Amino acid sequence: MSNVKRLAMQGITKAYPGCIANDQVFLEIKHGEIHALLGENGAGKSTLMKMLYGVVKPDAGTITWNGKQVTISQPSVARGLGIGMVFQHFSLFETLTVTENIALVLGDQAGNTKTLAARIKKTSERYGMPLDPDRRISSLSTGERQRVEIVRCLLLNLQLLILDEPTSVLTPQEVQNLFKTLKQLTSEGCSVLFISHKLHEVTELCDSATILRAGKVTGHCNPKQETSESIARMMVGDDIAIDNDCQRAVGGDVFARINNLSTTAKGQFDIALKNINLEVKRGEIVGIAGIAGNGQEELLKALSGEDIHPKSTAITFGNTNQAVDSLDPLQRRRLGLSFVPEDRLGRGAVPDMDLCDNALLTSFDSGLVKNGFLIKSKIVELADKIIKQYKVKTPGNHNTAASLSGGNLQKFIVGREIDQNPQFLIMSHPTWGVDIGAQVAIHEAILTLRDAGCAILIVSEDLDELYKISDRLGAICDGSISPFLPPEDLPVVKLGQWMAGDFDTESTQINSTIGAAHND
Ligand SMILES: Nc1ncnc2c1ncn2[C@@H]1O[C@H](COP(=O)(O)OP(=O)(O)OP(=O)(O)O)[C@@H](O)[C@H]1O
Repeated sequence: MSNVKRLAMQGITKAYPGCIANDQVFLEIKHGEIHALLGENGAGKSTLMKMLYGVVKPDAGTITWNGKQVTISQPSVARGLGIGMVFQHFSLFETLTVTENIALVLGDQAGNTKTLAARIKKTSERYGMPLDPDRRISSLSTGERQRVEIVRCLLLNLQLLILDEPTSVLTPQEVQNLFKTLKQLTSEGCSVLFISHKLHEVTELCDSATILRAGKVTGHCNPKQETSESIARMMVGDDIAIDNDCQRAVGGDVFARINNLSTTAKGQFDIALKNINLEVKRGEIVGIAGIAGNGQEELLKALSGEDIHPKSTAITFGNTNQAVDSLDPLQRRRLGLSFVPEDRLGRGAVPDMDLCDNALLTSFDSGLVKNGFLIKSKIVELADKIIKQYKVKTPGNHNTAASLSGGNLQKFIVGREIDQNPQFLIMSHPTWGVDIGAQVAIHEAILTLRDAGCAILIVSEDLDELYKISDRLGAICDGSISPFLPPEDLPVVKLGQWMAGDFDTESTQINSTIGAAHND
């Protein structure tokens, strides 16, 4: 690996009202290295990347690219320099093909469609990420969609690839494929900037790391000479717990029952649920694994009341087995339901509303309204309580949801829902984008709620998390649901088969030691 600097960011500063997101940041990346950018939620990682990619303008500081000072005023300038970025949320048009999507971003550089399709095919195969240029995005898995984003960057004479939390949407197999591609890229001289909260991936993959804390660089390290724990300590300091002891529970009475729930797909991209049977007991956590787009959204909508099925009695809550299919979300909340959706900006929170109003959104039944009037002091008290308890980094409760970093908003939404002391808590990706310290705090809160008798259903693509906190674990694939087993009795290979739709009936005879080994 060459020692010549590809990128040097020096004295980079960016302030927002009430906070300095980046304070005199220094970041240096060499040719052909995989460099990790690490830090707690709100440390300033995304802000720094947005400045490098020309989305946000720095207040001060310089960027030197291959030895020359540059001004990156917009993403097209970054792309012109050979800088590509894959965001956490893909920006692809579902109804267009792979080629059409890539052509839209490349603009004049795309050439004619036939030549571009041939380039896509050749490049994707060369980097072990085969893509059919004529496939519509709607028919691709999440992993394949990520390939489209990466291949789009590769077509640009790429010199630096920025990946923001790239593995949170991938299966274990896809993660390994991605790592192979990244190693191939760096062996050819391309540099990679890797943002992740999954520290075992950082120690496996990255050659160097820069650690940010509260907008400032607090250290550098060689992750291969560190452990996940030592890096976590550099990120969060000594005072915060970075692991919890998750005891399994067996649960008591059933709170939520789903009996033979089947639905029809409403739109071209929806999945029909097929004969789903599932029970969630009070005092247990049921985990559902699955690759995005396999019916998770439809199942959660059917349970939360976003989709109402007036004629059905497939879903019941509580001791009296009250059918809830025809009830709206508020009526279901009044029966004890709390819900953390996957989409935090939009469905979990209203971006332009402040944190007080966002706290009120789902909690107004908990004594915050009297005779039709809002009790402002109680709303402020609730918002401040959530901010304090879940260590949400924000200048104050008057700040909008949109101004919070991704992980901090997630903490706020999770805190708001747990605070309602629900009888049935449904969470989609509870710790998505959340740093290690906050993950532990959220898991602790979930376990406390479970031990107090709450029935909890978690849908996630993060297998580590599901193995850690579920009492029973299964998978969803193409609208059908697998059997459920305690994580210790479910080898990860078997769960992977279930995620691919290969359910069997002998699941209870699986050698439990393999499942336990996964957790070691
Ligand atoms: N547009 C904005 N307006 C106001 N404040 C902002 C804005 N964008 C970011 N911030 C603030 O800047 C700080 C850094 O945010 P940033 O998104 O860079 O953090 P991060 O390290 O990427 O966090 P995460 O791991 O949660 O994604 C946070 O305190 C955030 O609230």
